[in-house]
Amino acid sequence: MEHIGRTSQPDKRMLRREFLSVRNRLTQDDVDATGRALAERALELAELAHARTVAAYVSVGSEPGTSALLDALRARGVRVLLPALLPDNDLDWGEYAGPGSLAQVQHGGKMALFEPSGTRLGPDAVTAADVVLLPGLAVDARGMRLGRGGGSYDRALARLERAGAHPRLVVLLYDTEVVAHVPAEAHDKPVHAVVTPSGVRRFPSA
Ligand SMILES: Nc1nc2c(c(=O)[nH]1)N(C=O)[C@@H](CNc1ccc(C(=O)N[C@@H](CCC(=O)O)C(=O)O)cc1)CN2
Ligand SMILES: Nc1ncnc2c1ncn2[C@@H]1O[C@H](COP(=O)(O)OP(=O)(O)OP(=O)(O)O)[C@@H](O)[C@H]1O
Repeated sequence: MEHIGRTSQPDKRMLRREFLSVRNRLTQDDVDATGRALAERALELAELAHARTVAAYVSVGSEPGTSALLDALRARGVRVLLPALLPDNDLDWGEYAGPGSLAQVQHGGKMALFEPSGTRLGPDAVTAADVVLLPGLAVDARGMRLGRGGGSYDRALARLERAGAHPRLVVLLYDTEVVAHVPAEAHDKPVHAVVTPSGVRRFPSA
């Protein structure tokens, strides 16, 4: 398995670089406008309308903005869980209690993240989520997601499966990041839907 993972890694790495270079050309205005449109579209999702607990994340840099969405969910009374990166790239979780409850954390050479500063609930807390909103760099027609390369969400998704939890999996992207095909490995799991500024697209697994 390790061997299979290694051989397809160069494809993924090159693709990640390409998608990131497109994102890096966006202005702060682009990112903010995307975030507002994304929040509007996501809030139309039936899955989110019924969710009591949503696992999300705080966007950084040129990622499509999530702060409008986080605040709208919280205003609806949804319990929003946010990830905190552990040293082995696994994810711990904490509750979102508003913009003031976030702490900026620099994890070594990785990107700086905003993480919940309150009580840590443990990696299994994600199994309580009705919907998981995932970051990514691209998604294909099967719903296979190209992630950041840390394997953090691969681990969280494996944990959900082990627990017999079946939340809806929704990736948040720019329109240009919905593509025909991304390379997938045995451990990759398809998502049910993608939300972009122009709308929601559902995948065969949905
Ligand atoms: N805003 C946000 N929060 C998030 C993620 C994310 O993608 N975006 N994560 C998503 O999993 C988790 C954190 N996991 C991370 C894993 C790796 C790197 C990172 O910096 N990776 C290197 C490249 C690694 C490689 O290619 O080997 C990099 O991006 O430069 C950052 C976060 C949870 N929180
Ligand atoms: N369930 C798992 N447990 C431990 N390691 C895993 C698991 N799934 C994947 N990995 C490892 O994580 C690394 C990154 O995998 P991959 O390139 O698919 O990341 P990604 O899907 O882009 O990232 P992310 O899941 O953070 O969005 C690989 O080395 C892979 O072997």
